[in-house]
Amino acid sequence: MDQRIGFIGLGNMGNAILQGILASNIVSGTQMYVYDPHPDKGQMLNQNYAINNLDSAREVARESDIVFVAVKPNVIVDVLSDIQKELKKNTIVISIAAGVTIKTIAKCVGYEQKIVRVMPNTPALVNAAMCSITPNTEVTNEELSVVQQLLNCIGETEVVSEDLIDAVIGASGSSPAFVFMFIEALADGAVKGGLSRKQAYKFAAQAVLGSAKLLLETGKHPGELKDMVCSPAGTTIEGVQILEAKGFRSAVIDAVEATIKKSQIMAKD
Ligand SMILES: NC(=O)C1=CN([C@@H]2O[C@H](COP(=O)(O)OP(=O)(O)OC[C@H]3O[C@@H](n4cnc5c(N)ncnc54)[C@H](O)[C@@H]3O)[C@@H](O)[C@H]2O)C=CC1
Ligand SMILES: O=C(O)[C@@H]1CCC=N1
Repeated sequence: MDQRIGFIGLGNMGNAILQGILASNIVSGTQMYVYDPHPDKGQMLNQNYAINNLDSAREVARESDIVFVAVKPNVIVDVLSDIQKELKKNTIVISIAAGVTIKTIAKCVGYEQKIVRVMPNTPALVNAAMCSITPNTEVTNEELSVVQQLLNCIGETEVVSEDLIDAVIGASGSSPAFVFMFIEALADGAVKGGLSRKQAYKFAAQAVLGSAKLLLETGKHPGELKDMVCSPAGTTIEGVQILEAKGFRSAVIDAVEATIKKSQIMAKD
């Protein structure tokens, strides 16, 4: 790939996406242009990969063919307005901000600019992200597949329409937090039963990883896979009954729904 790739913001997500792309070798460090006001972030990457660590977001925008804007939702409007004059006609602007619509982005960078909204998640840090991709009408199919190729470096991708991004945030953007709470709770229970804390995290996390892999690789219904674990008069069905009695599934659905609602509210601001 010969495009020059920019990153504005090198926090959790910007850093994870950039490192995943670099590790895949589809672009070299010299094709990367980055800026973060926190000086250590770019410098560290520069030492390891010889990327171009620039002094401002504007400079990154000027140099890039594709620019990831990976800053918090409350600063993205200012950043986009600041870089607008530096963008070329064909520069693709990628935003990963939750609750910031293509319309809001276009208001800052211009309605004819190529814009892609992406919703990743933190498993990007270990190349196991799930990213949704939503292009505006200015982006060609060829450009979309370039963006998809870049994001496939950090995990899986699906193209979705913009009205579904709030649901994606519930299902995969925010849900790692819920999954970590579940793992922590599984481990707490196991510690109560005598396992060491360290072993409890390993057993619990591997059970979650393996269950997700089993679902994805067999394509079986989660209910069928649950039934495979529940022996008649066995141990598992006892726990299943407690989770049902305590409203486990309903609590998870409510949590996802609350996440979706918040994302919708943010998009209206
Ligand atoms: N953390 C998560 O699980 C996910 C986050 N997102 C989205 O990703 C975006 C970034 O989130 P995180 O990486 O978690 O945040 P973060 O706080 O780790 O990173 C933000 C980075 O932006 C930098 N920054 C601040 N002002 C800047 C400016 N004017 N120009 C350039 N850089 C600037 C900060 O120094 C920081 O390194 C947010 O919009 C969030 O909605 C999306 C999906 C998942
Ligand atoms: O909580 C947040 O705002 C971000 C968006 C998706 C995950 N974390």
